[in-house]
Amino acid sequence: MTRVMPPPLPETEGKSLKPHIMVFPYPAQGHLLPLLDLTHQLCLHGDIAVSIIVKPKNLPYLSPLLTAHPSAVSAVTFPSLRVLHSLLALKTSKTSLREPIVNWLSSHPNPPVAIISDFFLGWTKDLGIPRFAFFNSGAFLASILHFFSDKLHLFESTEPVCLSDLPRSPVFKIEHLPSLVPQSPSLQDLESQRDTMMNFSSYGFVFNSCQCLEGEYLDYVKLKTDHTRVFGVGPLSLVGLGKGNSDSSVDVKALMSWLDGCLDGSVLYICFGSQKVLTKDQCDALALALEKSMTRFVWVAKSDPIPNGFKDRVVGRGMVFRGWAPQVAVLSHVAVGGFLSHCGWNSVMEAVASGTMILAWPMGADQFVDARLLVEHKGVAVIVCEGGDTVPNTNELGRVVAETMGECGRNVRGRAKEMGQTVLATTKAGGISDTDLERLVIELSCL
Ligand SMILES: O=c1ccn([C@@H]2O[C@H](COP(=O)(O)OP(=O)(O)O[C@H]3O[C@H](CO)[C@@H](O)[C@H](O)[C@H]3O)[C@@H](O)[C@H]2O)c(=O)[nH]1
Repeated sequence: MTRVMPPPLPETEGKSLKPHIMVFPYPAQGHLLPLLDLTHQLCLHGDIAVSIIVKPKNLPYLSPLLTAHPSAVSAVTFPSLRVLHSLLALKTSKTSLREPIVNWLSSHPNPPVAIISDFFLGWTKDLGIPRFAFFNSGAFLASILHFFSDKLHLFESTEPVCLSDLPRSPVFKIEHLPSLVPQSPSLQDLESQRDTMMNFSSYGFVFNSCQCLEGEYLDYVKLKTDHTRVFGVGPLSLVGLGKGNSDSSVDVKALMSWLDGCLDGSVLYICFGSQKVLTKDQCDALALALEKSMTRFVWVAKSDPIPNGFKDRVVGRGMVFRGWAPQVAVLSHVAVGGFLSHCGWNSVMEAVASGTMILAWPMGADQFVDARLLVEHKGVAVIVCEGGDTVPNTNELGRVVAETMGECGRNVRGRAKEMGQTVLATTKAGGISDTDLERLVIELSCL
């Protein structure tokens, strides 16, 4: 084991030690950052010490947190973390990690009273201290995972599945179910199922979600776990640990000043998360659809193959942004009226918090579930395309984009704005997410 930072020192003799919490994020950006945001919130709300288990290569992500809370937060790393790079590797990581972590816990002068770990790390429930499973995704997803945790047999059919036990009894096509739902008795799927069971027998649950967005599913999780240690503390993106418009690169400045020159609500922001890269056919189709739509847009294209000449054809009306966009800042810019998104949960929470309507193109993972919540349950999004490999019909996509960004989208936009205001209020002092955060801090301090 290599300690990166010294452990939090016990306080002066006679004084009681701060409650010490261990935090273990799954080392992918979409998982790591929300859990760091949660840690920031916990430190703001309570006098606690936190040790974060982190891969050495992810240490730079901790800088804002370590700067904000130098005496409360420290980083810990273990050699066996270095070799872990895939989900499967991390899921089976208990063999190499369990022992060093247990030794670390027991030899600490102020041993952690609880661990908050990513829901991909179900096995951390067995480290001998109460474990809070952190879901950087929704309670609707968690409810679905719970529903399937003892129902592998449902996949013998190819018919759509009715989740009869859940609020609203949603029906899903098999191919739209979250990829984490075990779909066969294979070793990997059984492992996934075991992880889900470990999650649901954990001491508590923390969701980057909130009552006004997912109240019925947060309640469902409480019902199924038979306790109230279920905390909806989102949207965590609002705490802005370096996620605002702090990037002052030339490209980001150009992007923000281009937005400044656009009419309120006129721009469609397009970004498919941190990982997805579109194929050439998908890029060609999206580019043509955008041309036909005559809508203003910002398209965040990481390494996506944008067609030759496209930028020139849309100059003045559209912008292709290469690199990492300041998404939270862009979504809260008044010029942005819609967000073409794959519906990854972080993007969902950021859009909802900013009151921006979503044009949904769910592609995989939990994204069909997230889109269902937004489109059918909340009415703050419309579906414009479906599937990770789908090449959209350019006429159809161009028409839907133009209509939704125009008059036809007025109601959806209005509901998204209203939802944004409600969501914002939940994180203010006395709001329900803030109250849940307080409840969580009290729970941790009493362990
Ligand atoms: O140029 C960019 C691109 C992304 N982001 C941020 O990156 C995050 C992207 O997260 P998300 O929208 O959740 O997408 P993925 O990165 O695709 O997330 C994965 O992890 C999520 C959380 O578990 C799942 O919901 C998704 O389905 C899964 O694809 C968001 O905070 C964005 O603000 C930027 O700030 N700038």
